Amino acid sequence: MGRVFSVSANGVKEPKVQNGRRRHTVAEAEAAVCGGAEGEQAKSATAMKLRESGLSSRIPLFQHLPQYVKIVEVGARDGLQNEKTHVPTVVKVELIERLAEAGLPVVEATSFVSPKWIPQLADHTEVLRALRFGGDTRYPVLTPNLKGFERAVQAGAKEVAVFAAASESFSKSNINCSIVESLERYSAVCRAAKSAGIPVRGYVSCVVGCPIEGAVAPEKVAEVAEKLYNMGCYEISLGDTIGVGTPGCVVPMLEAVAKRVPTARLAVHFHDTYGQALGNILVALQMGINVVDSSVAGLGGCPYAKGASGNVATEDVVYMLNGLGIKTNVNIEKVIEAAKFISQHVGKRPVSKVTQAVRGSELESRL
Ligand SMILES: CC(C)(COP(=O)([O-])OP(=O)([O-])OC[C@H]1O[C@@H](n2cnc3c(N)ncnc32)[C@H](O)[C@@H]1OP(=O)([O-])[O-])[C@@H](O)C(=O)NCCC(=O)NCCSC(=O)C[C@@](C)(O)CC(=O)[O-]
Repeated sequence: MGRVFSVSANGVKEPKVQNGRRRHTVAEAEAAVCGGAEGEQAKSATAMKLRESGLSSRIPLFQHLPQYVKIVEVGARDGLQNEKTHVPTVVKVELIERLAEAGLPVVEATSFVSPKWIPQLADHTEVLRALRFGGDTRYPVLTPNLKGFERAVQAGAKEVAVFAAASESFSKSNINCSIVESLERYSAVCRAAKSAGIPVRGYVSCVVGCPIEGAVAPEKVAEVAEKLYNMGCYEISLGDTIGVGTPGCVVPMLEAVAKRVPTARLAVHFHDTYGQALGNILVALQMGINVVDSSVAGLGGCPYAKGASGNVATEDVVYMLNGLGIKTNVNIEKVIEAAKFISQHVGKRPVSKVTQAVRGSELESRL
């Protein structure tokens, strides 16, 4: 598509109206807010604009933002695990490869859980075996117990994740055991992983709210996070599993956890049920966290959390981070292509605002 922006009187680029319709690409949308530059140029122009404007010294928000954010892509696992439409193994593998090509440093590939509980991921071994390891992208997999860990290692896993909850009822419905029992299982996984030289990531679900119990106390989240950290998890991802959090409850929760686990070891994992995920990510970044989980096309939900909608969309997160001049090394155009690819296969429109905006303008341009 050709350049379709015009410059308005105040110097801001605006989409040109063609045949009565507005057309734009993401690069052009980004360029529109940073004086014409596109791509990498646009990102450094944004960072420079922030410095020159003095915003970073005047507004506390901009004082503490990281220069780089690691995005952990969870679409192929958290995104697909809840999809009713069966997704063939080749499609999963192509999705994961597209996401790796987009520059995502971590693409969670699948789960070695019971196929009776999560039928969509029953092909975990085939998916993992089809992946080409050795590039810049890591492909961790979820393991709920030693059995899952051993199967994952046999299939070639080089990194695993364990998943506990801060809510007793959710733990029961998700993995059929109490929090204490789950931590015993994960401790065994961590010991086995240590002797195999395999890094383990730890999740805590329901960090602000539980679909069964309601509000969750920050202290409980901190307690579970600390236990996972002490048993050897290198990073603790804090999950708002049902997407009910706002900065009003996310900040106290993060403060409580940060007293027990170093901030540099924390990640955030927001579902976007109430449209609060980007706001929550922004406050987390401001508090020193620089690892964010997200899911291409905003796929996702949790089969054991009724009403949980998709994870925050990767392309929406990258768009915001680009706008803040924060590096991710992720190619947003390629993420959008991956979003369109997987959305076609699950028969849904991508819920991400960015992909909808781009898709909308493409459709309009064909009319
Ligand atoms: C944990 C279990 C396995 C317990 O399941 P269970 O039924 O209590 O297990 P069990 O030990 O009684 O065994 C029952 C059967 O499962 C088998 N089994 C036992 N373990 C495995 C295994 N690893 N892989 C394959 N099979 C397994 C085992 O061999 C046995 O087979 P059978 O004798 O009946 O033929 C089950 O509850 C399960 O798989 N749960 C996973 C549920 C799940 O994946 N939920 C979604 C995760 S998303 C999440 O938690 C949130 C997160 C991380 O995304 C963050 C956020 O969004 O906030």
